[in-house]
Amino acid sequence: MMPSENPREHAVVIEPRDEHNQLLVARTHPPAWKNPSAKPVYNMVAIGGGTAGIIAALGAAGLGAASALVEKHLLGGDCLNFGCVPSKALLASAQAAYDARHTAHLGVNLQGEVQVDFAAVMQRLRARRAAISEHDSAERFTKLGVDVHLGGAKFTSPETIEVGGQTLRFRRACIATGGRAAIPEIAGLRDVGYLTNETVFSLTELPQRLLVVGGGPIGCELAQAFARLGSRVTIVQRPDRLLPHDEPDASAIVAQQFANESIAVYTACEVARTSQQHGVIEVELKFAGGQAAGPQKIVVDKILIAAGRQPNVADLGLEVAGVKYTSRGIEVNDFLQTSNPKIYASGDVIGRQLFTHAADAMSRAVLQNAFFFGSKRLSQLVIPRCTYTDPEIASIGLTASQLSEKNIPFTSYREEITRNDRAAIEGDTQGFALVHCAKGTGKVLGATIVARNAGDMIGELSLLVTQKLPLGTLASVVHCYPTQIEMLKRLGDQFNKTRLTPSVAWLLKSILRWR
Ligand SMILES: Cc1cc2nc3c(=O)[nH]c(=O)nc-3n(C[C@H](O)[C@H](O)[C@H](O)COP(=O)(O)OP(=O)(O)OC[C@H]3O[C@@H](n4cnc5c(N)ncnc54)[C@H](O)[C@@H]3O)c2cc1C
Ligand SMILES: NC(=O)c1ccc[n+]([C@@H]2O[C@H](COP(=O)([O-])OP(=O)(O)OC[C@H]3O[C@@H](n4cnc5c(N)ncnc54)[C@H](O)[C@@H]3O)[C@@H](O)[C@H]2O)c1
Repeated sequence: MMPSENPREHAVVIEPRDEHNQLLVARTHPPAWKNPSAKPVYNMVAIGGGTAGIIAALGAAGLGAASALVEKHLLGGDCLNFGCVPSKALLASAQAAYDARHTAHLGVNLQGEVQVDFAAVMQRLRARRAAISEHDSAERFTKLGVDVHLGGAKFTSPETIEVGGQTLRFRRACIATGGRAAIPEIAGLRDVGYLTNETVFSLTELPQRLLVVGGGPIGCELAQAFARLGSRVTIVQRPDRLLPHDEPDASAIVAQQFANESIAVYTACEVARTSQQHGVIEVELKFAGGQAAGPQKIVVDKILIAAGRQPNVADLGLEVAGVKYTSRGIEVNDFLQTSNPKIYASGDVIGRQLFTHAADAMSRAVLQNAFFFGSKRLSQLVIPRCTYTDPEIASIGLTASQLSEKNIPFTSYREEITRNDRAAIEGDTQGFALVHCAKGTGKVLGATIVARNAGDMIGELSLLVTQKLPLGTLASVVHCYPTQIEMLKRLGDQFNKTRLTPSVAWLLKSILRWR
């Protein structure tokens, strides 16, 4: 079949249509793009141009294989366009606004109120995103040997895909179509309208009152950012605490910080219905057990839905390809193979660890398993996590309650941030580092760090877990003074002290008597 003759049939528009968004689209979905003629057969076709698909396609091309990448919207996927990159750009401005308001404890007094120019904040976000988009451009991938096909992909058989009027035959394929915001059933929601991660970064005016539905990572990061930029923010969270997958002490610190920043948080709560009243949105709240632990009604200007994700599995022809899936995502075995052994799946679409670095790691495993008789197992990937609230919560492995549920015996080691010199110098008072080790050993089963730069610090524990090194190893690593990461060295010391059994102590004493 011929390549798509009408290059503009899949033109994409991102609002506002300024120079930055035009550059973004020009790189990640060029309006005049003409798909290449399909090769007779591809060694790898990656469906979805987010992190998972990019790594699969680029990795295959790097090995000299015939490789294609299919994307229906913007190359770069959620991370570049509607996720990590714009959210962290927003967080950077929000942090600056917060820091500027909190200088007095450092003896620095700024005159007057801190002014946030929201339009400028969003323009900066768009400019940063457009600058980074160079890495994810159709042009770059083509230069690196990948055939970039823009358009929606659909399986037409267990070994063919149709895109832009062409058939791509493959020996191996990787489904990497990601996910999107799950929209809860709330009466009146569609009528009053709502934002998701796909539209919130297109705002040009600050919502004066913002309701965030969902208190997971997306809800917490964006709620704090908007509050710091000047919105009055309310979070409605169905579970009884924010960030329920994290250690309770970690989410309690974030909840306390949110309270300090006047963010209203209603837990064990849902939105019953919404309606438009005189140009504003009236929101009726429903508390678990019918007990009103907050107001029955609130009034807001915008609603942001951050209530979880759902995988993009519709309209892919998965049945024709023999690929099984559920509402949670595409089913894969431990080698990331679907029920069609020629087809792998990676990233958010499998519904496991919804992180960019996880998508990257999964696709590297796919490459190894698809081309090198590999045996890289999904269950063996060590994936750290970080929620970029202030303070950040970073973690790895299992929490205390997850270990208890699995009946795994463990010992915990904990270091408070208040004992850390750097934190004391800078005035950081909320945080800790907590490590759970298999009982009687230094094997790290899980860890959580709450600190300003916890996301950077967790890397050291990731290294321990990946290399199967005991916690005590950290005691022998010299860390710079004063740094917050010294908390981890102290945890190593704590662990080593537990090895000082009475008989070892007696032996030491005896040696010292003669030295
Ligand atoms: C607001 C927000 C903030 C986030 N922040 C972070 C963070 O700080 N750190 C982090 O690690 N993770 C973060 N994430 C998660 C991260 O964005 C995702 O885990 C990551 O993007 C997953 O990559 P992926 O390739 O699996 O999917 P995606 O990035 O979603 O890419 C899938 C692509 O497939 C395309 N597609 C879908 N169907 C088809 C089809 N039929 N044909 C062709 N193409 C198709 C889509 O258009 C999309 O471009 C954040 C997410 C959100 C929403
Ligand atoms: N820093 C990061 O790495 C980062 C940042 C953002 C997102 N992400 C990824 O994206 C994923 C999705 O994030 P998320 O925050 O949307 O999802 P989530 O599932 O982690 O959190 C959503 C929360 O909303 C609650 N909820 C669901 N329906 C509700 C309703 N009707 N009313 C009130 N509360 C409701 C859920 O119980 C849950 O606690 C995360 O799990 C994470 O993997 C990562």
